[in-house]
Amino acid sequence: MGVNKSVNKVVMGHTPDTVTPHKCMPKKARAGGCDVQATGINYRIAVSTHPPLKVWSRSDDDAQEHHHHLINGVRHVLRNVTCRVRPGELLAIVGPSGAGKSTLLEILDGRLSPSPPLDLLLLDGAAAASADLRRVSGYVTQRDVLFPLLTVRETLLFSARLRLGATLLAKDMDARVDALLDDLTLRRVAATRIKDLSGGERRRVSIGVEAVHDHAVLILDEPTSGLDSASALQIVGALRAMAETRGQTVLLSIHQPGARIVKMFDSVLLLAAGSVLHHGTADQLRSLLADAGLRLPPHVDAVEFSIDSVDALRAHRRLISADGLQQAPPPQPAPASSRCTLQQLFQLHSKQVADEDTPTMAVPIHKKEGS
Ligand SMILES: Nc1ncnc2c1ncn2[C@@H]1O[C@H](COP(=O)(O)OP(=O)(O)OP(=O)(O)O)[C@@H](O)[C@H]1O
Repeated sequence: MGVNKSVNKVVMGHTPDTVTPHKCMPKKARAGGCDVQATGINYRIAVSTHPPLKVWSRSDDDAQEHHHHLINGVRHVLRNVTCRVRPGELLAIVGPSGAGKSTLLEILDGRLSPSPPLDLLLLDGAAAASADLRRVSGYVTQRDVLFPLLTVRETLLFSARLRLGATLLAKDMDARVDALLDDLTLRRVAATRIKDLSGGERRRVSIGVEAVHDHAVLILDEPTSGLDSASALQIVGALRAMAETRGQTVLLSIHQPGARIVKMFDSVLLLAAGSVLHHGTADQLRSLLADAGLRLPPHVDAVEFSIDSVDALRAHRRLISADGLQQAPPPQPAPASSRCTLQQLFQLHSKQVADEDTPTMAVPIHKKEGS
């Protein structure tokens, strides 16, 4: 088995006519966010079409059906995905389970090394390496990996010291942690140990662990999963505030966001079976539903309804494609990556949780060094 993941082009900033080499800026020197634009992101997995053991094999009918979803034993997890998010904006990646949301975020963060190597990367309008994108982004995984006996403030200070210790004065570090405690509404529990926090508070600390580094881009894989709607609202509200006050670019994946949460998104990317069905505002999504002849039931949010209606939207898109409106560029190579996130460092030290990023298939997916 093997994996073939390719990103045709990742653009941060406007796309210039001529591509100039990007002078990689250190993360700490960056202010605000990045205009992130990625086009032609593909992710393919080579899979065995023959189950290894007869006892677990499908019936003949099932096996035939299975073959129809594979082209020459290759599974397309992402197909020519294009997305864009500007500084100070919050982009929500939504879609049914298995649509490819986490895979897309991992590719954007460089946690999964594209193979063949990256063809073109632009950062703020200039050509950049994949590492440049990773250098300006922070990634918050679905699982909280924190030291249970540290307090909230100690956790944020530890995270700040670990990466910024040599470059930031102690009082500046304190000020940064204080600001973050306010942004994430954690001031009340600043002296509470991690083990005594609620699930929502723990999630916000996990976000703080990455956010304390003032990344230009913050990528979060389902930051609200497993939380009640009030906690989910509080988390997206905190991210919204951070995007507005700090100008950071925020990308997150989310399951069934409620109407109040959807209002905080600047744009929504609807994925289904690895393809983009919509990329724009929630209002534009409403128009798309209407164009597809889908009537939004009263009191149902357009995003939630569209996630449940992906089959109808796909059929609608096929009709449009048949009119020759879409022609995606061919996939291009991408380079190997090497970086370990702070959360992974926590993971190594605390030995609490198994590495959730381990591929589920016996395939040679290249990860950041140390992941
Ligand atoms: N290494 C891999 N080996 C086999 N299948 C994979 C691998 N990585 C991803 N997939 C498959 O690709 C599809 C997309 O996975 P992904 O985790 O990105 O979906 P998702 O939209 O985030 O799902 P969920 O909402 O359930 O978390 C899934 O069907 C998954 O099983």
